[in-house]
Amino acid sequence: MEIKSLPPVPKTVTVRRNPPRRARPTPATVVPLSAPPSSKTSSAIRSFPIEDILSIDIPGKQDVPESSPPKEPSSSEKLKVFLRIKPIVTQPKVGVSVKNAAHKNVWPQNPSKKKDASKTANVAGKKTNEICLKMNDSHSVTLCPPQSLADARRTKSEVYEGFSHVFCAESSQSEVYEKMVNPLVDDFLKGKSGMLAAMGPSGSGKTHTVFGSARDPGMVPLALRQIFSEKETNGSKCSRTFYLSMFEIYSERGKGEKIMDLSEDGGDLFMQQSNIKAMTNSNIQSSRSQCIINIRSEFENIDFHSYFHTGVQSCTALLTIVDLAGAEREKRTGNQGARLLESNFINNTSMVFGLFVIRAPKEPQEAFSQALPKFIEGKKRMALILTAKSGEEDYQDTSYMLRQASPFMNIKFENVEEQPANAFGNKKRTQTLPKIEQSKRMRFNSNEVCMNGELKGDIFPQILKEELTPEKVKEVEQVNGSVKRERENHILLNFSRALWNVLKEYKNKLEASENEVHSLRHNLSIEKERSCSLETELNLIKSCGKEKAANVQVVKENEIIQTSTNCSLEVESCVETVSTSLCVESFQEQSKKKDNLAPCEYVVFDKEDLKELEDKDFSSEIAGCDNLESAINNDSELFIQEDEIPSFVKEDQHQHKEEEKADVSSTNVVFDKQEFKEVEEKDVITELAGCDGLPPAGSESVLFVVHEDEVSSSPLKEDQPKHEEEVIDQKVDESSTNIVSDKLEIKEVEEKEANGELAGDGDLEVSDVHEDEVSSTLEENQQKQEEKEIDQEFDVSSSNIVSDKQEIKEVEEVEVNGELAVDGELKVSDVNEDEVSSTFEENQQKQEEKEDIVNTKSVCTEDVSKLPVVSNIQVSSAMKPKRRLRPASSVMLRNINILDSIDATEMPKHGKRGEKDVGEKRTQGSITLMRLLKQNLHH
Ligand SMILES: Nc1ncnc2c1ncn2[C@@H]1O[C@H](COP(=O)(O)OP(=O)(O)OP(=O)(O)O)[C@@H](O)[C@H]1O
Repeated sequence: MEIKSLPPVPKTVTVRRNPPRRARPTPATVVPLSAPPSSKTSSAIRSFPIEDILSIDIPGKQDVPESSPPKEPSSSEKLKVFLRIKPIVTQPKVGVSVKNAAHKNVWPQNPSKKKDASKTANVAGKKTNEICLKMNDSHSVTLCPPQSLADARRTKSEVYEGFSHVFCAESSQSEVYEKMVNPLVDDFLKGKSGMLAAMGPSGSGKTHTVFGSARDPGMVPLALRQIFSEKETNGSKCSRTFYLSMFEIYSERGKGEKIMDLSEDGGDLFMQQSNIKAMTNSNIQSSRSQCIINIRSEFENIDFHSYFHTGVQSCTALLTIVDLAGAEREKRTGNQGARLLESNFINNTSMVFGLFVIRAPKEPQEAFSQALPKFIEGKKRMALILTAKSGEEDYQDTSYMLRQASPFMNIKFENVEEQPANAFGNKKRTQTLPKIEQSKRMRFNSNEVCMNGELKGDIFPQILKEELTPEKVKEVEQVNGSVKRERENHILLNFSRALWNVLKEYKNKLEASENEVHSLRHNLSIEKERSCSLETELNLIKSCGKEKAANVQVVKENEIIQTSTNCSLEVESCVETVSTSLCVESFQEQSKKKDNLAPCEYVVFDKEDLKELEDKDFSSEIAGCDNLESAINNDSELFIQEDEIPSFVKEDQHQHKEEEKADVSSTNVVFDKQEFKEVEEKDVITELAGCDGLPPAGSESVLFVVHEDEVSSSPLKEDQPKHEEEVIDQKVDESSTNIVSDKLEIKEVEEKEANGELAGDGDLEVSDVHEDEVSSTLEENQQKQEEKEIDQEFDVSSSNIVSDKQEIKEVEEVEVNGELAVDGELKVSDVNEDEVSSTFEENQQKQEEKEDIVNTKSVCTEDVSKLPVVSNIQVSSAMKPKRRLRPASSVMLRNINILDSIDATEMPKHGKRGEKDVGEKRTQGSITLMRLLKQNLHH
């Protein structure tokens, strides 16, 4: 096997060709650093992604023709990341190194200098106090911050692991080659492409690793040596051709990257004598460019016609070695002006390289994408060598580099191109490649061709250039046309795909809107149904409300009706209820406004009622009343139409009314002036402080009203039972008095006596009561009658009393009750028979007292006779305080007569309130009085 025209290695000159000067933004300004736009449906529909259309990579599956053979099973392979730690060296002084550096070339470096540097490495290492990067094992390192930094920023040590291999500072070039590059070269010789890229801070040893020196050759010389030695030892007769190309991409005064073809025979290339090497504070020999070396192998018997038809160099293997410009920190390098721009370029390019590894190439990185198409597409094996400095002062650079590169260790190549071990006798790779990959390759190649031959000397095989005939050129043009069409198809396909995605987003949004409309309609129909049912219910309630309203009207008209005491109370109670619960007037006004609608009740709920409603969870049933909640909160009255009231509320109202009735008849206590005085004496003014009805001291008011709950804790309550008894007795007294005082009745009595109706009482002397003696006036009659009674009582001898002990007791009790009614504390049992005096003085005194009492009674009777009569007064402790209060005008007063002639023990017990009880009591009282009168008359 012969080696074809291997170009001589340039020694001290750099060959540079004028690249087309077209304005191009720097990578930093065009590379989107953010995450690629997601195709997921978002809430907001994004704008049309025209940029994405032009850059979206089309999945290969859809582009594979149906007739294509099945795709070869792909194998995934991790990106191999190696780490090489540079020996610690003492940095030479800048002034001296600038002078020396002016005479240094880019590549190869001065072996003697390298050697010196190597020699001094270990020595220098001893001088350094601290080492920031320590090797744990062959796959991990620990980055330790310098003590000063650890103290200041509390920076902790970091462990980086997962490296394919970590080369220590003492590792040799051959050791690195064996572990890292040898496998790639082996694959390359078997027809598999591969790439090695060196990354690291400036001065960390990238160039040393990639190129090395003559005495300590790096990866490229060692790879070439192996390749050519392989060729020599290979017994195969197959002819191979190897092509070596070298690109250097650098930034010229910050205008953008340029591509240099370093080949010797590059037609219109001109020689540039200047050294593109630069010098920074970090590295006196810093190579300020990205350098790419391609080694391509081809087999001699390849059918070049098929090559043109496919447009793919799949029959070749490509080994690429990249020496990236060193990333560096501007602060450390001290770069300014053009150097700073250059530094930015380098850093950005290194970063872009990292992005290339992760993502598909973008248009702005055309230089890289053209130079490293397969690797960028993730189709080729790739290894990354990180070079690091381990000195204390290199901590920041090393840390930055490790952090930037550590994610690369997780990268997997899903579709690693499997090149047949032997191209001969196997199916050509080009036939099995996906069409899209072919098109990309075609694009890449066509670009090369379209550059007016500028790059053809490098890209196309030498044999192709020699055999390039007009037919071939025509064929190439056809290929170009097809490539162009392919590209257009590609763009159209992406466009339609993006359009499809946008339409899909709109469709999703439309569906969501339709669902929302549907649910709204559904809710609307439900509400309509509910409204109909409520309307029906409302009509029903209205019809019922008319009847109730009529009843209310009757109640209002009956305010003046007082046919009987009980009836009066009932009416009063009703009026009271109406005044608090029914607003008849407002209703009438409103009903007039509402076109003379049928009258209905307006029910006022106080807060208690509203709370009850709330407790019973009836808010839904009176949902029509929007003011309910606000009324509750504001503690205000709420007017609800009667037809809005649920039935249970009506029941409550009915019960409420009943309570009101009972309340009216039982809770009001009337005190006369005398009792008020007693109250004053008992010094309970303070206890009655809350009673608004209490007249001020010295007031002429005779009567006032104290509510039962206002006297509940006062001494008045103790008097309450007595009052009740007195009231009842008063009723009896009244009836009995009427019997006596009424002239007509007296006559009737006399007549009855005369007719012998009282024959049973043989002792009764009718002549004792003559018609003449009956006063024409009620007062006189009554007074006379009473005086007569008293006289009769005093005329009774003690023997008579003794003869009938029971009657004596009755009389005594009557006496005591009459005399000591005011005191009220004296009990009947306290009065002995002996105490009933039989002497005249005592009787006289009693007589005087009786007269006083009778006079007082008459006065009281006069005062209260004009007032309405209360039939019953009873205290009920179960009444609600709020509803017991009644206006004084609605309370009927009654004279409380001092009972002086009726035995209290004869009185009926207090039964329930009502007409029946009153009637019974009255009857009983009358009977008792009659019996006593008979007895007195008899005596
Ligand atoms: N492993 C090593 N053993 C001995 N010397 C080394 C080693 N690595 C680097 N050096 C020396 O360190 C100096 C800087 O190395 P080199 O130029 O390769 O760094 P670099 O990473 O390429 O810098 P830049 O990115 O700025 O070009 C050189 O003189 C080189 O000989």
